[in-house]
Amino acid sequence: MTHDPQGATVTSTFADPPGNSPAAAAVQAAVTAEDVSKVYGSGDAAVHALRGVSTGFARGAFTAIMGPSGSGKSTLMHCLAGLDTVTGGRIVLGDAEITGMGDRRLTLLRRDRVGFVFQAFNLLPTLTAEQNILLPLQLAGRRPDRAWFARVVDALGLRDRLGHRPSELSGGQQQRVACARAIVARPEVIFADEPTGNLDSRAGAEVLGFLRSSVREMGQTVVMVTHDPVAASYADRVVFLRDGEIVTEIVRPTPAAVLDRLKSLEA
Ligand SMILES: Nc1ncnc2c1ncn2[C@@H]1O[C@H](COP(=O)(O)OP(=O)(O)OP(=O)(O)O)[C@@H](O)[C@H]1O
Repeated sequence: MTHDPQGATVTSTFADPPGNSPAAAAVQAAVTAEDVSKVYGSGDAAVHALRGVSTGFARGAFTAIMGPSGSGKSTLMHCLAGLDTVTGGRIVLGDAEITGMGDRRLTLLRRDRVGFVFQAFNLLPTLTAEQNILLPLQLAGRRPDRAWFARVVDALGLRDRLGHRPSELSGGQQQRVACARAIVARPEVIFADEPTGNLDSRAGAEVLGFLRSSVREMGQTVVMVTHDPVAASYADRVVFLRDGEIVTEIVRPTPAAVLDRLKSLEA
């Protein structure tokens, strides 16, 4: 892949790019945040984790969320994925406004339309790799598409590991199982929270390469929180948070451009 060494900077939000109507942008976005705020606690103890975040995450694109520690990355991802509630504003996932949904509908939406990859893998220890991968479909009472399952397993190099339990797999293999589990139901969005945080650079590169190819070759949408400029450089676009606001973004990021931008935010 070739990179512009500086990356390309865009200052407008993706939800409303120049020349596109908001309606057209909304159609292209897999998930959209509109003026989202999140306050933890109240009174003197109130923490404003998000302050009016508006952005869209394009369908079929790989977007990374970066920013200094405490800038609101995890909070934003949790709100986008319906894992946490917002204090103000709206989140729209596909055609559904998730803000204001009750717990039961949110649980179903997460099960049916969202895939997750966490830093800690979160596999069930008593199940084999194959059983872990198929668990979300099983819980949803859906029949696996065997051709799709085979394609995902082969893309992740897991064919000869399907009968192994997590304790019999390396960290990289476990995270690849978690990636397969996230994509097997063809969710509208995969949310990845520091997916390479527990991996060495080679295993991390395999996971990131898969996430990128899931976007390029399988049409997936991926939103990833990361601290790592190299991980972020696999994305099509990086949005940067500071103090709960999106302050800048880079399209076609390089590790050097991401690092420079992070340094300027932390200065
Ligand atoms: N459950 C909570 N209760 C109170 N404050 C919280 C809670 N969760 C997060 N915060 C605060 O909200 C702010 C944003 O936190 P968040 O975890 O989203 O940041 P982050 O950018 O993901 O940080 P890091 O890179 O360190 O993981 C921080 O000031 C944090 O202390």
